[in-house]
Amino acid sequence: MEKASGLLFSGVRVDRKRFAREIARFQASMTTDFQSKKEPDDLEDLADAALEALPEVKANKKEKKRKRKDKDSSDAVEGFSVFKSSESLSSILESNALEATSAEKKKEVEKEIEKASILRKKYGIHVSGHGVPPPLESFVELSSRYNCKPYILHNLTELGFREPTPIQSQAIPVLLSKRDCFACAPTGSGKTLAFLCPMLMKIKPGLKNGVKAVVLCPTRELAAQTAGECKRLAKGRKFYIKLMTKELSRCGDFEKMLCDIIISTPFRLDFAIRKRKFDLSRVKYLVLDEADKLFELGFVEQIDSVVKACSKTTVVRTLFSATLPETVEKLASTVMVDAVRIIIGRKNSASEMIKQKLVFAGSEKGKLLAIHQSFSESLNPPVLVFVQSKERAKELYKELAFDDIKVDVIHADLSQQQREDAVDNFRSGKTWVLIATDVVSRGMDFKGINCVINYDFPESAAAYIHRIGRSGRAGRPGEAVTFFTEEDKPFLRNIANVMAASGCEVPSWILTLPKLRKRKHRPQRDSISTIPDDSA
Ligand SMILES: Nc1ncnc2c1ncn2[C@@H]1O[C@H](COP(=O)(O)OP(=O)(O)OP(=O)(O)O)[C@@H](O)[C@H]1O
Repeated sequence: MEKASGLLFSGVRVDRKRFAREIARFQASMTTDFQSKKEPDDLEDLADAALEALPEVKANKKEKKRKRKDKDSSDAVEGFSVFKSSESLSSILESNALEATSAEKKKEVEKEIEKASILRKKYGIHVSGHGVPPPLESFVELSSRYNCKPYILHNLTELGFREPTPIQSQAIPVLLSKRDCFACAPTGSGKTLAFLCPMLMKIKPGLKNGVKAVVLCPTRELAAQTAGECKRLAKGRKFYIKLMTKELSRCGDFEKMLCDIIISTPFRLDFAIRKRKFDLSRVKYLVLDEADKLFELGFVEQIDSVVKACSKTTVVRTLFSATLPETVEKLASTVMVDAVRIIIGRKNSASEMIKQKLVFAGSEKGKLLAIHQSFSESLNPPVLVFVQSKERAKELYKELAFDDIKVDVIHADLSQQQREDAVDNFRSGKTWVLIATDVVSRGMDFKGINCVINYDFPESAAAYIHRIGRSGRAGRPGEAVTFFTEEDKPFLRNIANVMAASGCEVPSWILTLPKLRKRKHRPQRDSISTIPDDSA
């Protein structure tokens, strides 16, 4: 992470090449005035001091100040330490009360704050950061409070969304007030709409003057799904919503392309920025969906490039995920300006709609027997089966393809078309059982998955939360079964903690297992096969 924090979000971004002359001038003429303020340690310090003096940097600082000034009434949850500027409910109340010119006005403010508090309590919404706008009670308030265009309300009704979910209720007003935001809410709780809705409300469609919003997703499947959802919500308006495909990133004529919103994986967008000069300097909204995944090593440089390219000083940056580790929050908070933090329910927890079960299968052979037996006894499709690698996905597919069930497989070795077909067939019910690697473990919204089977034990608690979160979505019940072997036993405690926190029964011996330092668990496993092993 240290490497990442050095690279990412190093605050104000200035093209050092472009300003090389200015930097050199400052380096050469280190004035006494300069020295008296601070003795620079090295050339890097000198260069930074020089950069501070540049107009671009000053403008950015001014903008940050402006954002901070933009205060409102709110209540704040005690105990979160990330935001130094957090104010307590009583202090906000106090300052509002002071400003109130009459006793009536004071009463009104108090009433509003109390109402927001009651709503937050009801929905399990925890916020920190100052001046957090009150949550929405209903989608109708989008019109009464924010002048939302009727087409969005119409589309929400068409999509069958009658009331906002808790994350939508709080995140939509926060983003509409142009505040940076960290949001952590359970899987399947409607985070996608929570960032798409304010984006569409704030962007004017089809103005032909460049990209206005960027959504980054860790996989192309999720990017495609999000683009689809965005188009459904924007129906009736001439928004140019583009999915960054391989072809577009390599051959797109970005100067001529009409695009209001671009949805992409970091790799494709970074490629388009670096190789094809894709201009993101007018972007107003930058969303990092599944943010903790995006901050994992491998993506960091690409994210950095996108963040730099979205260079407008007023850009609103938001992070969404069902799991947001502190390391990610800390890293991101170095660039977020006066951000609001929203947590729904308990942070980093599984959806309470999922019945979770651990099954001891002894060995790899035991797992294969257990899945055969489970399917022959009761198969309640659609079922999603997770394994730890593409090799193992292929092996399990070979074993199950001969049974009398409609089974398919998805992993990174397949072509884009094959991956799309696998998703479509599973969605349409042509496939009953989909064997998958973690390529579809995050964000994918397969309607009505009855059961998730972790054939291979997940590599971390976060991976577990996302995998099982493919079921139990949008208030529907789901089931998750996790096989474990002797080899997985030392890692059981992490998963068991998640299970216990969401109200599932866990054998007490698991909870007393020693805590492990090593976070990721990807053991070398015996291959999946019913053919007897010669060496045995
Ligand atoms: N207000 C609403 N009322 C009813 N259903 C909704 C509402 N908002 C979203 N949904 C539906 O809930 C499901 C889950 O939404 P979404 O995919 O946005 O969840 P998520 O929180 O992003 O999950 P994940 O963490 O897995 O990415 C989708 O099928 C979506 O259409």
